[in-house]
Amino acid sequence: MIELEGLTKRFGKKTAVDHLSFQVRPGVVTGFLGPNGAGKSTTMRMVLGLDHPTSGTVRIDGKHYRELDEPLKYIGALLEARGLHGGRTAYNNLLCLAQSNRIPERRVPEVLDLVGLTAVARRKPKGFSMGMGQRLGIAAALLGDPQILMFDEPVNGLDPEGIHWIRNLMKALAGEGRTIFVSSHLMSEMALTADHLIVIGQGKLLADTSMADFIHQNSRSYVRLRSPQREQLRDALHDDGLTAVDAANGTLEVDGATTERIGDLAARHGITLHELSAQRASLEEAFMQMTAASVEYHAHSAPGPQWQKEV
Ligand SMILES: Nc1ncnc2c1ncn2[C@@H]1O[C@H](COP(=O)(O)OP(=O)(O)OP(=O)(O)O)[C@@H](O)[C@H]1O
Repeated sequence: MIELEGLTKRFGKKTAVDHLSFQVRPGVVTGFLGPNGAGKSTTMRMVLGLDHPTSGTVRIDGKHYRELDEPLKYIGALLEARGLHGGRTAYNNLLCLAQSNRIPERRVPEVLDLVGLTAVARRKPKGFSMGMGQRLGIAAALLGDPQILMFDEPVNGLDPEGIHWIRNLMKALAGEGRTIFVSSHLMSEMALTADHLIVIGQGKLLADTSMADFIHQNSRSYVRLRSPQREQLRDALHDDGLTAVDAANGTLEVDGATTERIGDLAARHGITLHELSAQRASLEEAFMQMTAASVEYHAHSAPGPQWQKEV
């Protein structure tokens, strides 16, 4: 388990992490979500003792990172800036790490196999593709067979096959009872991977919730309607106790009714429908609303979230 208590990090006047308190529990994938610059990487670096907190504490199974004996056996991490040696072979990179943590050499071919890099074990990572580099970083994280794994934006720059592979790996590791903590700035990615969600914005905790609850609370279901007899339709819906709200391109949106009920209602009134469709608001929209006030850099004319439906 990872436990944060009032964790704070200031860089000069900038508060990157602001009194964060939460726990990351074993047996599930916990997603760590926040817009760019929210403080995810800084938090993860503090978990690993790479950045020193201004105040507050972070503990790994009750201990500070520096108190862990052979830390790779407790916690493995893939951070954005990988600390691998480009001039050493993939095998030797892992071997050096293993030796400095008293991990037996047989573990090196095991993890290379696990991440699918056996064929390139004797090649140097400076010639690796981004996906191969990520796999090697994950192999390093898995070397000590740790119970806790932390991945900072692991799907960044990966192709669909690589993304699929990482998602399944994280789920399998959580299924073995390990603690998996993974950051992303994409809600859609988290919706497919995480069981639990921690959302931050400008270093502050915005949500600590199960993924199921987040989806339940934030994915609004509604029916979209388009009709040449728009006002007649609005009146008929109103008489039936339903409220139609004006939406983009002359459509109406109705909450709390099925497409069957509305289709039947329109037929009874002889109203022509050009569109009758069940819709679900995207989780990405919910996330954007939640973090809107804390986004560091806004585009001047961001397109509306209309094109991001169906997450
Ligand atoms: N070493 C540093 N010195 C000064 N400011 C820093 C330093 N590291 C991070 N920051 C600032 O702290 C804030 C949080 O950065 P951090 O990298 O932790 O965010 P993040 O959520 O990981 O973002 P991203 O998704 O873009 O990686 C940002 O405003 C960043 O500019």
